[in-house]
Amino acid sequence: MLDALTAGALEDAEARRGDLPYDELDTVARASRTPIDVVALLSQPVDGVHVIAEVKRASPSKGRIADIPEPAALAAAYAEGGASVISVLTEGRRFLGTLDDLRAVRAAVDVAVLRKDFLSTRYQLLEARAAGADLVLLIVAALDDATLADLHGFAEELGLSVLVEVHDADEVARALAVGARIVGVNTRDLKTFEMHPERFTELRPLIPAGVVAVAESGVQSVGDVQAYKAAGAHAVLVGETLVRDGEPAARVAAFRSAS
Ligand SMILES: O=P(O)(O)OC[C@@H](O)[C@@H](O)c1c[nH]c2ccccc12
Repeated sequence: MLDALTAGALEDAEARRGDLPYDELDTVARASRTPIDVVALLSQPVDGVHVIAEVKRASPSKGRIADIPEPAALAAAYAEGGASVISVLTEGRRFLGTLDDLRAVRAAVDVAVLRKDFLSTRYQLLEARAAGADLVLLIVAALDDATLADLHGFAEELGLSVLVEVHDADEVARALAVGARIVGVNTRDLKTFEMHPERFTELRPLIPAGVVAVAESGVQSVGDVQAYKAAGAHAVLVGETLVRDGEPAARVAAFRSAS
């Protein structure tokens, strides 16, 4: 499934490339607004924990979760609740997101924005910067070491921060080997969709001081956030719980102040 998602995202980007060639996009991207330094942002101490709040309509494991006709309105609610970063899923086939969602969110809020997608080329990183992202996702399990190193370096050259996603100890080592400064432990295995809530606590000791640690997926309650904070998370990434049940601003605020 991970390979299929990555291949699909690449195919869609190749289609867009027909309209906007690499060199033109490169010029547009580098001339667009300077991204926020998300490493510095998430390194700042807070009373509770930094919240990365996700705009998520659907997923391969759950199908459709929420309609979200106006991502900008949801993003504004997340910002009002105190989210440090807004994650926007731009994958179209299974998550039903678009780059236009990211552009709309960027225009609506001043907080940092993450392009959440299955990225595997420099072109897609340029798209992220041009659309107004500050942070991009690179999934270690989806990339070979050479590609991971190339994309990580290129993103940083563009001024983008990088959330490097891992799910086991070997992937933590691969992330650190390319100089990852933000490591996200996805407690959902993207190959099987099984949840492993204990995975963050197990892997946290492998993430050195000075590197930002993010706990991703499956967060449902303030208690879950407190547990991740106690285990050493600088930030938690929350999707479904925020989009499904209404009151997104209040929920973000409650998670944000969990301690
Ligand atoms: O909806 P949840 O269980 O709160 O999960 C959010 C986020 O962690 C999840 O959407 C995610 C984590 N890593 C990803 C990689 C690609 C797509 C999606 C994801």
